[in-house]
Amino acid sequence: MAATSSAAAAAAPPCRLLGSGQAHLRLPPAASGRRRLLLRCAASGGNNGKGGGGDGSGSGSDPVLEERRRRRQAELAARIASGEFTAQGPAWIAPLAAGLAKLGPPGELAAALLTKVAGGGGPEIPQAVGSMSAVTGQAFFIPLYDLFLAYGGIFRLNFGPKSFLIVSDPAIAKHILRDNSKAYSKGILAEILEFVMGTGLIPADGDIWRVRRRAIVPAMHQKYVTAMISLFGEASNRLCQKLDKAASDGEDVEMESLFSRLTLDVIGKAVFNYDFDSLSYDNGIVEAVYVTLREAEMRSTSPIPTWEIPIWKDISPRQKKVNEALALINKTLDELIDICKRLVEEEDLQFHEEYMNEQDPSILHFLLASGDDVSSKQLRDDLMTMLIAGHETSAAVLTWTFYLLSKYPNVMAKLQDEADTVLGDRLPTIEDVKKLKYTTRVINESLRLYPQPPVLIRRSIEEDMLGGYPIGRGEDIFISVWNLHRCPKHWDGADVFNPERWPLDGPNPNETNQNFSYLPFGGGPRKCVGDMFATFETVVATAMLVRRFDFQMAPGAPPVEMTTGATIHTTEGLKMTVTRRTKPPVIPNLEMKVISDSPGNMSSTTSMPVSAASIASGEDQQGQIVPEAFIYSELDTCVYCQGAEVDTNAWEVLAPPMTATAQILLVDFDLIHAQIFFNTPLVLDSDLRAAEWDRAGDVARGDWLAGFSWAQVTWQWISRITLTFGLVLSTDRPACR
Ligand code: HEM
Repeated sequence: MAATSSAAAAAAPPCRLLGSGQAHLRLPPAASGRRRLLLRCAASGGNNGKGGGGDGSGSGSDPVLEERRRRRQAELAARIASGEFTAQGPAWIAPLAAGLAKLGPPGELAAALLTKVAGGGGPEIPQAVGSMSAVTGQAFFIPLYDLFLAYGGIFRLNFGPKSFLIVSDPAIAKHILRDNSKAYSKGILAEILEFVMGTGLIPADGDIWRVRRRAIVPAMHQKYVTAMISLFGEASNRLCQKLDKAASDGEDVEMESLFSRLTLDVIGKAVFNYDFDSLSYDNGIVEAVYVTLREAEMRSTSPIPTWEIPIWKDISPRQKKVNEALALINKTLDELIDICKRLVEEEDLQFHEEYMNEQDPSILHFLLASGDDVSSKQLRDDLMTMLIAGHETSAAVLTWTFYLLSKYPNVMAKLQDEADTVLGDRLPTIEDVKKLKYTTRVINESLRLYPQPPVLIRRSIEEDMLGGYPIGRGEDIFISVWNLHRCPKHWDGADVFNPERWPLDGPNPNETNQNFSYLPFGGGPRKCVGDMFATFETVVATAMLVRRFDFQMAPGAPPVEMTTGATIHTTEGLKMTVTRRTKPPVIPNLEMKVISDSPGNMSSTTSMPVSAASIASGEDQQGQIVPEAFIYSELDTCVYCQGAEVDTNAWEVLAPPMTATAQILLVDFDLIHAQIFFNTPLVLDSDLRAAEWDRAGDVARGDWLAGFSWAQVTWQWISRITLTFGLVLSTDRPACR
């Protein structure tokens, strides 16, 4: 073990102490060439003796890995059974104390002290002691599970000079997190994160935390979260476009890094109205964020805290890079704060409970408008905290959800069914999200199997009783959410991914209604402030992706194993094959409701153009009948090649519904050439123009499109529409020639 002094040991983050042995360099999933240091988890499962990803699927896992994992598990179980980990305190203390007691009053005092130190005077917390080698070579929370099964809901883990209390009991977790939360601080976590989050909400304790929490929580009011739904939808749509290209090109995709980019784009806009646009390209600031994030992860897993060594920290190229990255982020945040301050000064809005600037609904804007009077440094710390808290967590949830879906095609099928029914082809609204009940259960269940983070860290700042055992001040505590969520006594089929365990019409599972056996967002006063945000974000992204694509593990993809960072990462990414879904044939339907501004005279009066946004929001269009569905038709013969094979199920129409603007997303076919035709009868008023196709570089009626494409049709002044959109496709250009 690397920690050499007690001070270093006290400051040492958990994994430095628990899992340093086989740290190795690896490339992150992002293709940027960044490197990060992570602990390897050679056992891919969650101690369940079943599936490769610890989800009970038992499918698709590598038999060699499985065997290795089983062997490691059996080895650990044998070592636990042999008593290797069991502290023998009272057994050897007793004869010694008896001998001392015979020496008269001073000896009696020494004996009493010895007995007390060894815990012989009262109930003693079960202890596990052992060598590092027993738990290295895997993500550190994995071996804690077997130790939990052997030693129970609270036990002490001793490594050399350092000891930790491992809590896996819901009642004790509730006591620490909720009932007596004042007796605990963030301890080691605050020390690890100080360099990046300063006194932001996650590491802060005491008064700073109280004041900042009171300022930040109101910013995430319902109207804000509702407004975020369209942000989630748009960002997910950008990801869909990227996947669509990959599907066209027949390229496999590394989903973990794409999810990381998706959630970075979302959180940048949501917290300080900054568009990282990391799904499109890597710029300096995106790179700086990743350098900083990886440093935080590295510090939590590094065997040697080099960043604390006086001269080394100044000359180390890595530290230099981190400092430069932090400087760039700070500069950017300062600029954003300044811009936002000016906007707030100029705006004419009254601040109230559900205050939100429509142009900039960000949390930063809310804080400044609320008159939050803090230093720029504190504001930066808070923004940075939320950036990190809301980025990696949501990305990890999506990564493991899609991993699970690839293992459970039946769940995927149900999910796709729901997305088709609820969303159709529209961007989700808040009402849709509420109806996406099964999708929500999938996220709930994914968070049960892969909680992010898998352990919560605390330090006792007062004496307390935990599970009937007295504990002193300064105890470092890990609440293993992983163990709580997989406790075999509490959960039927604890390791099985089973979204059906949560009834659709039941309450959303949380720590309160599950009595702290399930706490995906923590509990008590330090519960996540972004729980609703994150749930909606992951639900929207999941529904939008599965609606368009099927996801399978890519052939030859590396096995999906776990490593510990701030959240659970995969060791080598989540490489998937993405294919566009094909839909059942659409029966052409040429009936079309009429849009008119005069309900009594639908056929002849002229309607005003109707904004897509207002339609999407369900606004009443002054008596106009809002059409409910697109009308479309398709041909199954390629007029171009007269009979080549054509994929008739190969396209999809996207919301908003047919009013002023319709968007047609051409997907689901390996398009080599396709013709869009715009089929009359289209009855327009007087001599007004027919629909105009437009896209990046107009698409006109009869145009040939290549590859994936958006087409948008806009029409105006229409009193009656009967439209047929047709696509003539060919999947095989050579055959057509
Ligand atoms: C699925 C995604 C997310 C998960 C699983 C998650 C999980 C958690 C958990 C378990 C905690 C409690 C930590 C502890 O008690 O030590 C927490 C705290 C926190 N989370 Fe989240 N979170 C997620 C998304 C977000 C988002 C999107 C934001 C911000 C927009 C956010 C902001 C925070 C903050 C500021 C705290 C600290 C609260 C405090 O200490 O008062 N989280 N999160």
